[in-house]
Amino acid sequence: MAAAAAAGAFSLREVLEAFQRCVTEQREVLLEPYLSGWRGLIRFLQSLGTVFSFISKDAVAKVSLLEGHCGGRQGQQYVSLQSMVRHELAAGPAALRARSDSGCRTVLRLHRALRWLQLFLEGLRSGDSRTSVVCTDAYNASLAAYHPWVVRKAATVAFCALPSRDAFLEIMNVGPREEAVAMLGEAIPYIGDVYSITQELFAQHKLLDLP
Ligand SMILES: CCCCCCCC/C=C\CCCCCCCC(=O)N[C@@H](COP(=O)(O)O)[C@H](O)/C=C/CCCCCCCCCCCCC
Repeated sequence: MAAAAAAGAFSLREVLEAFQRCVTEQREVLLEPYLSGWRGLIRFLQSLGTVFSFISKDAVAKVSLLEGHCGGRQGQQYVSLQSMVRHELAAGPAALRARSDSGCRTVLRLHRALRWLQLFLEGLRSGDSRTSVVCTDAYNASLAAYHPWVVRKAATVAFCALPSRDAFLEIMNVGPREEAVAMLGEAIPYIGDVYSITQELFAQHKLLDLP
């Protein structure tokens, strides 16, 4: 697993472990493992070829912005999603809504994409061999509602270039196909947990529609 990371290869186990580390006993979501999970996913996306680079560039920009907050002067306020929300809301909801570089609006974009991931992995696990269909269905049920027509069009064209389910299970670097499917079953609840906690937090503070 560490060898896979050192070689820059994707390992679903690492992504799973990162999302597993995210949730504390107090049900807070830690930003450092959250971003580490995303970095692993982006590495995977980048390995799929240039047709996906407009997506990976956007994801990289969002992760970098959040890394900047975590490593910045106010870094201690960006330890968890809960502390980030408290900190950014302290200036008032209107000030937060006016910002285009806030951690909250950026996490919200990744949070919506996490729902796509959850649905996509569920589809992959269920055995449908047509990954582009699984991906399109997951996208239409999650992110698509927030994207303009041109992005939706480009995304659905790119999905046609996705590798087969078998190739996917292999690139996951988990071992035999059955183990890869079992690991999907293990990963989905952790990702779902991070998603639910974030959804509740953002709903509670009326942040689910940050522009
Ligand atoms: C074993 C299977 C593992 C699966 C691994 C999947 C790896 C996926 C990695 C990253 C997912 C991409 C995350 C994209 C975040 C998009 C955030 C977003 O919505 N951004 C839009 C809005 O941002 P603002 O303008 O408001 O700042 C932005 O307009 C988006 C632009 C790019 C297009 C986004 C399309 C998203 C499609 C998501 C599916 C990715 C398909 C990957 C296929 C494996």
